[in-house]
This record gives sequence, structure tokens and C-alpha cells, in this order.
Amino acid sequence: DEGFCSAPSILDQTDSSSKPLYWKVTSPTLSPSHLQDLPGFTRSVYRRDHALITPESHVFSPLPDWTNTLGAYLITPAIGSHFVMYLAKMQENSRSELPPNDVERLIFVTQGAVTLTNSSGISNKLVVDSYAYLPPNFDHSLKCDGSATLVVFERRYAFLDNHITEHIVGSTDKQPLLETPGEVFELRKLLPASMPYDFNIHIMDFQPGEFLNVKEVHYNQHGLLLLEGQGIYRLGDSWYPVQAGDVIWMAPFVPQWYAALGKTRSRYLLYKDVNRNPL
Ligand SMILES: NC(=O)N[C@H](N)C(=O)O
Ligand SMILES: [Mn+2]
Repeated sequence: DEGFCSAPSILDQTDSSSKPLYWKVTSPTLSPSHLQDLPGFTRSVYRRDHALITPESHVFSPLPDWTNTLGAYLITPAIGSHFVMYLAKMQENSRSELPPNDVERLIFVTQGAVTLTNSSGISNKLVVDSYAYLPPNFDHSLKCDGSATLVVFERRYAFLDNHITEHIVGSTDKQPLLETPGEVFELRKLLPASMPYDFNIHIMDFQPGEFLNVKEVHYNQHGLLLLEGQGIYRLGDSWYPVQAGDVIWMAPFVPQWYAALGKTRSRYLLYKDVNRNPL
């Protein structure tokens, strides 16, 4: 019947297997139609030790120095982080610019394709689910002919004597699953665990109904992008319904916990600082 319960539910989404990987990051499904474009309504929240930034809050503007690229900064030191996280929407004939000196960069492709060229002229085509790590002061450029959406992390590299990081190009599906003792989620890491790397990017998969065992509190900070699925994120004393396309800032020591819900798996990408003494 056409009663009010006929509002389309997110669970009515038939299988999205026909859609490209991570399609929801750039075209998220908003909650039932009665919330769509409701004036002034947002799920975004900004607190002392966490923030939830949802797609209806994104503010894009031309990325300074890049060509034909719009950027939405989601996390910057102004929020208390030691890194930046931004979405970069590269349009046709677009080109990146180098980060400042001594700043390392990681890019992850969520839509389209870009060509990464380094100073020795070697090019790599990066498609959805591919990534590249660029060490500090490493000459490179990203070019895009059509369109591409990247999530970019940049950080002033914490130099260690006699340690340097390498230029890395890879894709999530080629990374091995790592042990997660006491936890049920599947874990991949995009960077080596070795000492030179002062952060890593975790890709974490949960089946519906699975959740973090540890209600984590730790000195590390996080920038999270939910790539697929939906669930409930607990941050401090608040509980947030989240879905693909949502971004979360977690400050050091904020209590954090996730439970996956719905009919499809949850996958999120997580920046985590590592390998450096917190003192
Ligand atoms: N919120 C998280 O998912 N945190 C990760 N499990 C981590 O800190 O390793
Ligand atoms: Mn954590």
C-alpha cells in the first residue's frame, strides 16, 4: 500500500554490484527522502575530540597551486591534528602541485583515474582502489584527463636518523590480510610497518553485525573515510549513524568503537600515526 511506510528505505537498495567500487563515496545515498535537502539539517558534528563531516557539509574550492582541481579540506591542524585530509576532485586537464618541503603525501583513488609521473619520468595509472605514497621532497605530478576523486593525506614528515621512506604505488586488493588477534574485522595496511613510516593507512572490513571488540582509547589520531556500508560509530559519549562517504576526525584518546549494520559489508580507510615515541 502507499502508506507513509512506503518511503524508500536505504535497505531497499538492490544489490549495488553493478556499481563501480566505492561509488557511494562520491555519490552517497542520503537517508530516506524526507531528510534529503532538508533546510539546515546535517549529520555533521564538531566536538573537542572528534568530528563527523558528512557529504552535505563539504565545501569545495579550487586547490591552491593545483590546476583544474577542487579540494575540500576535511581535517587540518586547525582541528588539532598533525596531518591534513582532503578530497581532491580532479577535472579534465587537471594537474597536481607538490606539497610543501618535508611534507609526505598519500593519495587513494575513490573515483576515476589519474596518471602519476615521477621525476625519472616513470608513469603509473592509478584507478579506483589504487594508491601512492610520496616521500617528503619527492618530485612527482598527478595528471587527469577525464575526472577523478582522490582522498589525500599530507603530513610534515617526522625524520629519523638513517631512515628514509620509499615511493610506493599499490592497490588495496593486492595487500595481504593481517592478523587481528581478538578482533573479527579484516585488516590490510597500505604502507610497510617498518620504522621509517610515521603513519599507516588501515583498510578495515566488517560484515554486517560485526563490531570492534576493544572500545579503543589510544594516543594515536585518526582520519577515517567510510568507503562502503553503514553502521554506528561511538565517539566519546556520542553514538552516530554513519554511511559510505562520511569522514570522521578522532583526536588522541577519544573513546572510539564501531558496529557494522545493514546488508553489505562496511569498509573504512583509516589514517593512524605510528612508529614515533609519543614524548
Ligand atoms: N577506530 C579504529 O578502527 N581504530 C583502529 N582499530 C586502530 O586504531 O588501529
Ligand atoms: Mn583506533
